[in-house]
Amino acid sequence: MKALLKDILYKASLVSVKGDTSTEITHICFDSRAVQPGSLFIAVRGTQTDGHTYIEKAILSGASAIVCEELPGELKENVVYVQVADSAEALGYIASNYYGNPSAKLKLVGVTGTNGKTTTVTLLHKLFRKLGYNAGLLSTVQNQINETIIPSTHTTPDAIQLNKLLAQMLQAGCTHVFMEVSSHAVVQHRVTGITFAGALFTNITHDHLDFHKTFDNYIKAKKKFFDDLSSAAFALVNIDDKRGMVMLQNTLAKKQTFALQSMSDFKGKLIANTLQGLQMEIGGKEVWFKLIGNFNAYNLLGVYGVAILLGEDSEEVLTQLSDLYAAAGRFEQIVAPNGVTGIVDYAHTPDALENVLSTIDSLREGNEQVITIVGCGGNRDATKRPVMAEIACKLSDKIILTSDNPRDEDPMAILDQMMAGVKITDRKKVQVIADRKEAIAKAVAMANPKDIILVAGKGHETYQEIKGVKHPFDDKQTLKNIFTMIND
Ligand SMILES: CC(=O)N[C@H]1[C@@H](OP(=O)(O)OP(=O)(O)OC[C@H]2O[C@@H](n3ccc(=O)[nH]c3=O)[C@H](O)[C@@H]2O)O[C@H](CO)[C@@H](O)[C@@H]1O[C@H](C)C(=O)N[C@@H](C)C(=O)N[C@H](CCC(=O)O)C(=O)O
Ligand SMILES: Nc1ncnc2c1ncn2[C@@H]1O[C@H](COP(=O)(O)OP(=O)(O)OP(=O)(O)O)[C@@H](O)[C@H]1O
Ligand SMILES: N[C@H](CCC[C@H](N)C(=O)O)C(=O)O
Ligand SMILES: [Mg+2]
Repeated sequence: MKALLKDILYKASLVSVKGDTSTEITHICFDSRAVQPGSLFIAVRGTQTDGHTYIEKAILSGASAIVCEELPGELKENVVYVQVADSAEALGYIASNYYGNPSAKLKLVGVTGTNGKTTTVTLLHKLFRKLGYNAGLLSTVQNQINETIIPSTHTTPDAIQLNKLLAQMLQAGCTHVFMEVSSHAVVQHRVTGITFAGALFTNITHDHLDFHKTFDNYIKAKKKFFDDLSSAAFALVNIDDKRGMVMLQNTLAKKQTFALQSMSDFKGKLIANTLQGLQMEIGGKEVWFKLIGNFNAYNLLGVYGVAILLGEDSEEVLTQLSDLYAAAGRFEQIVAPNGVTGIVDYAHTPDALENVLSTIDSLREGNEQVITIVGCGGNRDATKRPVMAEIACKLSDKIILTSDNPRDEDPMAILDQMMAGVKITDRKKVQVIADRKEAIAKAVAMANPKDIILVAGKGHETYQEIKGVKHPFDDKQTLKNIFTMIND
């Protein structure tokens, strides 16, 4: 793709320019290792290193223009240098401009919040496909252009990937796109320059304090997403979460609310919650849905609100929505030949774990035991480790603490930090088995017919990341394999 440098700089806040911005650009990137002859290289300061240190390498690889916050000491001839106030922000605008601002030509809805983003966007995508639209999806589990699956590496892609995917969606005739907007994405300007038709806030609870440092910063990151919306957009928030109204404080967008417990524009009322699904009063009707757990009543209500705000017919929406299943790895149930139920769920935050375990507890029929297998990811928020172990103990009869994705950390050190949250009186019901497969096998061996085993934290993931290597690992498959070895 070709573009003139001056055209793609639109909206970036320029400090100085050295060279001719009529230069033609044939490629844009922010990783020096991806530079090609004719590239524009944007030098971004990261968490591990600083893109500015790779400017010379980018030029050696053929970059014809550089966007940076600080000009190098020595400037090369035939290279155009554009100094900007914030490279990551400039990258957002440049990426949008380079791909022809696809977001402005789509009905793009962004979903943010600690939990429920994947569930919400996946339901929205399935719903709009059923309503007959060409639609795109950008999620933690996968990206999709109609039914074509494109693997995803992040919850929210970087600005270049994001605009490239949106442009492909537009080309494929998509009219609607549903995407997750992570707090990292907001802070790192991955969505700067993107035009949203609407935004939805699910909730905010403890997570990612490694990155944001304080809960207040984490709230501010989510709020910025709403502050940046235009007056043509809608902002739909869950006001049963006390931060819901905070999101609306400074937005220009049309303010809309949903809730199960408070007065709101979209009000739902949970009537029944079973292992087969939930019943809710919604849009003036009593409807059964196939999703399980109180928290999914919020997700369904949010989806319903978005669909109505996008102009869809209430009855048609509820009919189609009642037929949909959850996203992969979210409360997926597998029953063993001896009647033990296994549940695989992506709960990797204290709030999610508490919600899932409370749901399981409320669905218990007799004195079945709940056996929880849980770990915490390495290179991620360490403060949630003892809290998650404490919650697992509070709401389970037996607990096996194991590894999630240890990444670069020592699995035993993570487990020690989790153990710090286990009360002395709970110690006897906790075992530590670092090997996840062994942990699952042990839980199955301990379970009696009708007991429930929750395997939490990795949901849809098909790998276990250990020291930079992703080893194949699938909780659901592992559980199934072990179940088939049981004689009933
Ligand atoms: C903490 C974080 O968000 N990191 C993301 C960030 O990387 P970074 O800031 O560490 O980058 P860096 O390695 O310091 O490099 C700085 C710059 O130098 C450049 N560079 C580097 C080396 C080189 O040889 N040449 C070169 O040009 C890099 O391309 C980069 O532009 O920017 C990278 C490019 O976009 C991302 O891939 C990377 O995601 C990492 C892999 C990651 O794990 N991110 C997670 C935490 C994340 O983003 N998660 C959220 C979801 C969270 C949730 O809600 O659950 C997500 O949206 O996925
Ligand atoms: N609305 C909700 N409120 C609280 N917990 C929820 C909600 N929806 C889902 N959960 C729990 O959180 C887990 C993750 O759900 P989901 O994948 O939809 O969230 P997410 O926001 O996309 O997460 P991530 O930030 O990792 O992308 C689920 O497996 C479930 O345990
Ligand atoms: N989007 C989240 C996913 C966490 C999933 C969990 N299995 C882990 O690896 O910690 C993150 O990157 O923090
Ligand atoms: Mg997600």
